[in-house]
Amino acid sequence: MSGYIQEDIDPEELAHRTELASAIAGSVRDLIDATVRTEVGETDIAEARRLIAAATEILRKDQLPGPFGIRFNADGTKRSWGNAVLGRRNPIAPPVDIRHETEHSWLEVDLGPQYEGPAGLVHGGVLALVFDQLLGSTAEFQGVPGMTGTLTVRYRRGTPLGPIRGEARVDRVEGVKTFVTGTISVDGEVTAESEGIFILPRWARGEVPEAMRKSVGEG
Ligand SMILES: CCCCC/C=C\C/C=C\C/C=C\C/C=C\CCCC(=O)SCCNC(=O)CCNC(=O)[C@H](O)C(C)(C)COP(=O)(O)OP(=O)(O)OC[C@H]1O[C@@H](n2cnc3c(N)ncnc32)[C@H](O)[C@@H]1OP(=O)(O)O
Repeated sequence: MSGYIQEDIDPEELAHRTELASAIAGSVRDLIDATVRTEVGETDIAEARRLIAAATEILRKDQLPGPFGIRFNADGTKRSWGNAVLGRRNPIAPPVDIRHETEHSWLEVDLGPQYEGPAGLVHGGVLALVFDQLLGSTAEFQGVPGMTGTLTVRYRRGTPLGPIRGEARVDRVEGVKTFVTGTISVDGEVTAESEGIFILPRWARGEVPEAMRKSVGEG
């Protein structure tokens, strides 16, 4: 399976690289927020663009040939730094930290102005994105991972931009299909609910190592 990469990086070196990844992604997130909300004029825009182009050129000095993929390290940790929801080095990702308890998984994240849909509210597609990852990761953590086959979302009321909480649990497992349900709430009030059917694809059946089943998309 291309894109799933096995590595052996010294844990101390890995911690250092993780710090750097979070730092650069954090800076670019700040830039995104500043861009969405800027009111400066033409001269400042031109100057900012010049500086951004210079920064881009520095980052382009050494690039991966393609996407980051999912990397498993010899120490048992894994990295999906390009993931659109969790990715440590992806400024598009909020990024979300998903916590796993015995029976359920949850997350808390602050969704800023770059995730706006209706005025002042989180874009529905962004909520679906968060659900997809939260429900998929929940299935993985329970040892019954899969690709998203079907994801349904019921938007009960608008979700204001700002802090949200997501929760999910595995409802049932039927053969290769894992049914997961979840909610997103704000100040204790549910604004959206979701059900996902995660299917262990044909190519993975019977050959997914136990250790990988709980860790395909985290990190
Ligand atoms: C180291 C390797 C580890 C491999 C681990 C394996 C899986 C985990 C993979 C990824 C997880 C990774 C990371 C993150 C986790 C979550 C967040 C992100 C999730 C995503 O962002 S993921 C991208 C979007 N997602 C896709 O890109 C899927 C494209 N699609 C396909 O890859 C196939 O389409 C697939 C696999 C869905 C099915 O294909 P298939 O050939 O394996 O299925 P098959 O025909 O055998 O059906 C078996 C039973 O599922 C029923 N069934 C079939 N399709 C259904 C559907 N769509 N909805 C509801 N039920 C369905 C049948 O009716 C039958 O049901 P029954 O058994 O009752 O008859």
